[in-house]
Amino acid sequence: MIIAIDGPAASGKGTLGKRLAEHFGFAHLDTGLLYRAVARVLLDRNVPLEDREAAAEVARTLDVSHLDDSRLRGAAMGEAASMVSAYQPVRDALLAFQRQFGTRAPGAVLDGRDIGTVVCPDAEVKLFITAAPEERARRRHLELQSRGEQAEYEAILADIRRRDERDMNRSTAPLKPAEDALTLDTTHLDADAAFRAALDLVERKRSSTAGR
Ligand SMILES: Nc1ncnc2c1ncn2[C@@H]1O[C@H](COP(=O)(O)OP(=O)(O)OP(=O)(O)O)[C@@H](O)[C@H]1O
Ligand SMILES: Nc1ccn([C@@H]2O[C@H](COP(=O)(O)O)[C@@H](O)[C@H]2O)c(=O)n1
Repeated sequence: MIIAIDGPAASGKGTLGKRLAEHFGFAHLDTGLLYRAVARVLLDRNVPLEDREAAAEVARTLDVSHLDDSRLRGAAMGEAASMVSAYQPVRDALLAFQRQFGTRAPGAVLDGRDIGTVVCPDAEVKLFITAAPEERARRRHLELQSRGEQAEYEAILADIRRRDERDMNRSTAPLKPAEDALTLDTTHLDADAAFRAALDLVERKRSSTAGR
């Protein structure tokens, strides 16, 4: 059983993915971390993010055992990840790992931008999580403040808009809901309410397809 979660930056995909995975006892993969890790290696080696060949080689040889590295967090790495994720060979190189993850028993939750459309097109449940950019920026601002990081609301909002724009308009695996995705707008839902709404969608979808 696979639950695919897609949506724009800071929409709450990861939070929901983690909670749904805990609820069902499934494995969870935040696939954005893979692209962040590729960007991190390039920056560590002082290789320009525009170097597509180098990015692809890093993706092909990526060590996925350090995705919990706190240096992968933050707006700058999100922006860098968004740049390298637009390269088709980078995406190709990361595909097998994600698909393999999706075979984990008893199930897996993957969140990202192209899970329902490209990585796991046959996922039993596909959610597309959205929220207004201003609300997403507000949440991210709070998150950064709680971690004691300097952050300007307007800069965060601009980053979110820029990243959404790039992710939605790239030629390879653009961010968009799969045709059979269930969309959940969490603009006016707190984290608990969003979880209950998402769980309800998952349960309904599972019962409507049970026995097929
Ligand atoms: N419904 C909600 N109401 C309020 N805050 C929320 C809600 N959902 C998530 N958050 C908070 O918003 C921030 C962004 O959430 P999260 O990291 O889950 O988003 P994301 O879509 O996975 O982000 P990214 O695209 O950067 O990976 C976090 O601080 C999280 O705790
Ligand atoms: N399946 C995915 C996941 C992520 N990306 C790109 O990585 C950037 C960072 O992702 P976060 O979820 O950690 O914010 C994101 O802006 C995308 O460009 C992707 O392309 N596909």
